[in-house]
Amino acid sequence: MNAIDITNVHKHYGSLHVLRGLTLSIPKGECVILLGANGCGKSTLMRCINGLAPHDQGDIRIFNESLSQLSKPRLRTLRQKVGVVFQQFNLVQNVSVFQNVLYGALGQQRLGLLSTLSCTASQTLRERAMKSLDRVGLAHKALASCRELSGGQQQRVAIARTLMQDAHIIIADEPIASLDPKAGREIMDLLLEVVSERGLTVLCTLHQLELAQQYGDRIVGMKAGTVVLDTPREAAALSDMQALYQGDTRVEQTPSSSTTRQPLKAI
Ligand SMILES: Nc1ncnc2c1ncn2[C@@H]1O[C@H](COP(=O)(O)OP(=O)(O)OP(=O)(O)O)[C@@H](O)[C@H]1O
Repeated sequence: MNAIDITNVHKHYGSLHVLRGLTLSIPKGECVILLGANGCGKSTLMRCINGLAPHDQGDIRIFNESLSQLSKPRLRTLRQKVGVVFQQFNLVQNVSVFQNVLYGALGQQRLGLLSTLSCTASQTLRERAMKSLDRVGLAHKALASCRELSGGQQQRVAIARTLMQDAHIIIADEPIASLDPKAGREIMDLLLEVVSERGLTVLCTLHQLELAQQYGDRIVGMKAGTVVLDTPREAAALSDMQALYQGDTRVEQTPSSSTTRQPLKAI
């Protein structure tokens, strides 16, 4: 079964046509590295997949459920299956590491904010949070405040939070962009380890071509809002990947085709 099916998806921000008939399927358990120059629409695609930004046209299916046809409660449940790891970690800085991991359970079985505050969280939740932290090698930092951690450690907390969330898909938007090369590789190693232990599906953007070849099962390249490269890792040619960063790469540089947006009908 495919974890993600994206068919002919369009997304506009006002007059800016960002996703332009994008089609991509990702089988369950596959790790796809998404490449493309700044501004080509990668983050927008990720936001559409996890329901943060609704797409305008086309279809996005998560485990064969179409996002645009779901009721709000069902959409919430489905979004719980999609864990997100950001470049800037997106942790709550003034609470503990442990608390941040507990937040991963928000939304599970209608758990509200109160039941995920450490003072009221159930023993089971607390144990799961500690296990998740242990898995990323940070059990000893459970009571530290996030702002005391290095970038690499903060990204480990973000990964522990997705484990707590029991996500089936991980969307990682430049997860190592703010880390040094060694810490970046450590995070990619950890991410890929937990993903293969649990059979998770990954869509991860990177800007380092050699890491894309090392970590992806498959490499997908975007240019100006569409997929222009889709290849298994073994067949990925460096020149094809480099070409993604040449010419008109950003959506602003490329006028959208008149066939992609239906004009409003005159009444
Ligand atoms: N919320 C928004 N409102 C308006 N325009 C947006 C919004 N988010 C992104 N854009 C625009 O959409 C285009 C694509 O942005 P997006 O962030 O998806 O690209 P990207 O490929 O992820 O770039 P980067 O590698 O720099 O993160 C850009 O021109 C950007 O300015």
